[in-house]
Amino acid sequence: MILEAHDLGWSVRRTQIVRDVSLAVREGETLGLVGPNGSGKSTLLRLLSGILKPTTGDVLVEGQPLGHLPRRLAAQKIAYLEQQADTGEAITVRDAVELGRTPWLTPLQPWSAKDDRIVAEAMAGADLHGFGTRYWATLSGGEKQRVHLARALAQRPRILLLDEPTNHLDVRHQLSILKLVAALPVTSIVALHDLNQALACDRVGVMAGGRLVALGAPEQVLNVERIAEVFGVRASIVTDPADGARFFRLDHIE
Ligand SMILES: Nc1ncnc2c1ncn2[C@@H]1O[C@H](COP(=O)(O)OP(=O)(O)OP(=O)(O)O)[C@@H](O)[C@H]1O
Repeated sequence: MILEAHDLGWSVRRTQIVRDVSLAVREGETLGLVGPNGSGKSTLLRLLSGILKPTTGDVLVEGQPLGHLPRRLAAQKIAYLEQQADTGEAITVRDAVELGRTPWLTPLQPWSAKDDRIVAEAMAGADLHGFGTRYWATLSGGEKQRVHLARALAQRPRILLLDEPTNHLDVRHQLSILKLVAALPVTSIVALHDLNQALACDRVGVMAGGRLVALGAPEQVLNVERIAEVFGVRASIVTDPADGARFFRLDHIE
């Protein structure tokens, strides 16, 4: 297993925010994380990234405790795309994406043509042609989000942790970025609000009240009863007669 959490918990000022989360993620897998607002998805991703130190339990990366890995090595393995990352610095898009290479650079291994190529590929992956010299502060919300994704891709991690990577994106970019992430040869954990997007993941974890209340194949985990219980909405599965694709129709419970 490339990433494991054992009995993970985090509390702040005696309030338990995440409790008893255990999971194991296989190499190359895309795991969707869903749950209502405040259910602990972002906190769990921050624990898995090493930004937050668990109050209880452990995170293991390739069998090694994350807390024992030097920061640089951890940053070579894990990239984390935050939900509301911003910067006041007057940097260009290209500068921002180049930051993704930082964990790989040393005095003996300075910036090279390989880094240029990786940055160009990352920008192309996030559809940022022509944005290189634009200043970060002038970008729209969705453009900023694509720059964050490009920075994470330029990091060439083994594990990508993405917190609502599509929330500012137009429909075309939502589809293309999820397709890109699914096709990458990396392990991804993606917090999502769109249950139809979660259906396309290899497995889905459901958070509620700080706990991981279900983990498994999307159609088993996202059943009508659980959606009613966790989200308080009525779901029905609709099948597209054209190709048999299944998706959710969601409505209020009367
Ligand atoms: N540093 C903190 N201090 C106090 N409460 C916190 C802190 N961090 C998170 N919380 C609380 O913990 C709960 C879980 O937050 P978290 O951001 O992990 O939820 P989420 O599932 O990602 O929510 P959303 O879908 O709204 O993004 C929320 O009630 C939040 O207010």
